Amino acid sequence: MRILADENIPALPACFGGSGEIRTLPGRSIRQADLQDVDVLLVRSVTRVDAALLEGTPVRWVGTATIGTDHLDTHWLEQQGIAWASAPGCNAEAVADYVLAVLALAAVEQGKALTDGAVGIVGFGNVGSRVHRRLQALGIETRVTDPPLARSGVTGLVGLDEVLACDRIALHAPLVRGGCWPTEHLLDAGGIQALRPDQVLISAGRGAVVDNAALRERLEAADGGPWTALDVWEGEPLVDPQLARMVRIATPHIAGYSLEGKLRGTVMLAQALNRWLAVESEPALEALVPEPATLDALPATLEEVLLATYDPRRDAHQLRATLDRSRSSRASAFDRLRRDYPVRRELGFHHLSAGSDPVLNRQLEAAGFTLIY
Ligand SMILES: NC(=O)C1=CN([C@@H]2O[C@H](COP(=O)(O)OP(=O)(O)OC[C@H]3O[C@@H](n4cnc5c(N)ncnc54)[C@H](O)[C@@H]3O)[C@@H](O)[C@H]2O)C=CC1
Ligand SMILES: O=C(O)C(=O)[C@H](O)COP(=O)(O)O
Repeated sequence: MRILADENIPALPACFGGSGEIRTLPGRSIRQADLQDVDVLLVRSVTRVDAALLEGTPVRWVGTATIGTDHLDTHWLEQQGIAWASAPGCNAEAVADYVLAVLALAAVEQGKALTDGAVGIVGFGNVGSRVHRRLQALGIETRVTDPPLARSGVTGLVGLDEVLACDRIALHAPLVRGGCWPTEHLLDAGGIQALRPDQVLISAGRGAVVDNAALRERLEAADGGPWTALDVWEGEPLVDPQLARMVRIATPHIAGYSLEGKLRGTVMLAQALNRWLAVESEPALEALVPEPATLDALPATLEEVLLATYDPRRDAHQLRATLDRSRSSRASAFDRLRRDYPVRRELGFHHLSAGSDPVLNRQLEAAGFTLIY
């Protein structure tokens, strides 16, 4: 079998070496002409997979090593009888880690504790439910909106307005254009104008869920608008440099970029392809993941431990350093920061020696760390 894969998918030989011959290309440059002798296409979020790419090619199976599927024309794939798979939840823990780190930073900068104030969550899927679980375990009040789940009978959910009134808001909805519950500009000009300067806004779903122009206008107001962290942007890889300068944390779509999240994505695709081929071999994450990470010394507070593990200011600093460049140079820098992203371990793959403070120990476990007693 002939496999073409995005060069940013890790562990390809380990997971797909037994299935066939693997060739790689940068995801954004995969073209129809590259697929003339390809049976299996493996992509990430930056390759649009539709009729324009696949028509007239022998591709019969498409896998995306991502949670989001808005870059696949799944309707067309199904009409054509082309099988496809994604990796639901593969990097959801990483996004939850990112959210906790950003909440910790916002709390420190606002002179509060991470546990102070309610958090509103938009989207209660793999990501939103993990964020919710950890916040609940930390004793933080949460409100969640998810109209499709509410319609299917899930209880305890609230409306978007109630979520947008919370002290802190985390957006984890997929990008859905059309249908009963579209999410494009779900956070629209009206919702953005109503945000208060004491609020925190985190967007880590898809860029177009937030009206970026309206957000920029809000942040330009005299009160400075909410404390904002954007990981995803309208028009990636070309971000609005003004907006990126105005938000407190601007990161290049890396919330899900843990080592484990990326490897899990590849493993899940290999398992899906094997199922499709009716092959029994099961690649396992455990075989690919290195020893757990540790911290040399345990800082005194939950916020400090979270920021010692992952500090979003580093990623924001690197993106900010690209913003004065030309358009094309900024776009390629965005992709390069993602391609060359350093190893980031998930909190659950951090094994920390428990300290003498039982309250902190409990908080660290609630946040997702593994504690060794
Ligand atoms: N920044 C990053 O690095 C990453 C971003 N993502 C993005 O996050 C999105 C969510 O991921 P998962 O939770 O794993 O997806 P999921 O598919 O498990 O859950 C999405 C949830 O959003 C809900 N939803 C749909 N329309 C909604 C609306 N109008 N309002 C509120 N909720 C709505 C769905 O009912 C579902 O429960 C992905 O689709 C992807 O676009 C995912 C991973 C990494
Ligand atoms: O899984 C998703 O959905 C994401 O947003 C991924 O973090 C996107 O990563 P890339 O596929 O763009 O490398």
